[in-house]
Amino acid sequence: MLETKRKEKSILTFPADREIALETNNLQVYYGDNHAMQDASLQFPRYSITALIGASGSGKSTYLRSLNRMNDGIARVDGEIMYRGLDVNADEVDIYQMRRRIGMVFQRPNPFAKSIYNNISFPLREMGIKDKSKIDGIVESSLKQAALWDEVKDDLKRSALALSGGQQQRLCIARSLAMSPDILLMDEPASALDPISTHKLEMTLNDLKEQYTIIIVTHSMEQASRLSDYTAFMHMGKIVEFDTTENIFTNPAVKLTEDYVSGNFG
Ligand SMILES: Nc1ncnc2c1ncn2[C@@H]1O[C@H](COP(=O)(O)OP(=O)(O)OP(=O)(O)O)[C@@H](O)[C@H]1O
Repeated sequence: MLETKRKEKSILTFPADREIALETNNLQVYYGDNHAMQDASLQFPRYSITALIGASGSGKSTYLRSLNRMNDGIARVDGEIMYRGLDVNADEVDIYQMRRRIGMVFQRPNPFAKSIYNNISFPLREMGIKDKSKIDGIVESSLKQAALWDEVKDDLKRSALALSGGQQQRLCIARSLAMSPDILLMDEPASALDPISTHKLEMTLNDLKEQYTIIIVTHSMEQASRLSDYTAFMHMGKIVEFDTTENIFTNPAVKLTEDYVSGNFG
């Protein structure tokens, strides 16, 4: 019943010109006997922000982390994760290369204990880029894209650890962007930030969706409704509903979604 509804809605949700950046088909994630994610099938439209919402323990991080195989060695993952015609889960996939295309920003900023410049240049050198002017160009462009350049350009040698939490998070975004990803996965990236830094981060993400596909886990309903184009609501390891954010928040198809977004849950 739900499936049929969703298929009908998906025709409305995805205009023919909206390309799909990533999709999962019947994704299952098991932590031992705990079947933490069940039959997750979703398509993420390119150049848009999709929010994953749901109560604590509903499986949002589990699902997100599976998308670039952060659950390898932690959980068993079955089903397909299709990216550019390739199953991300296939044995032959080079995980490090794949993660350059499908990058991740974590809940707490995790800069290296290095200078601002070296936070970005170090991974580039590891990738084999040696040309200093090329590296300088990437450092500048990724810091600009992450809306941090103006705040740090005069002292790139400063330790990243001396930046504020919000600046550190934007530096981590810049570090991901320097890898030229297609997709950015974000697990509650604003949860450790104050309201002003959160606002800056949201403005940054809003600009980034012109060039990247962003999938973000958030506990904040306000953030999901402000920021995202699409929203998936999860409950007890299942995707209950996926639609435009507007529909999820104003006209959800499923009662459970309505209860959750209106705060009448539990
Ligand atoms: N590393 C792990 N090992 C074992 N079980 C885990 C692990 N991570 C998550 N789980 C289990 O998987 C289920 C989903 O957890 P998950 O963290 O994905 O939910 P969530 O919706 O992201 O929650 P939260 O909003 O609290 O972060 C829970 O039952 C949790 O206990």
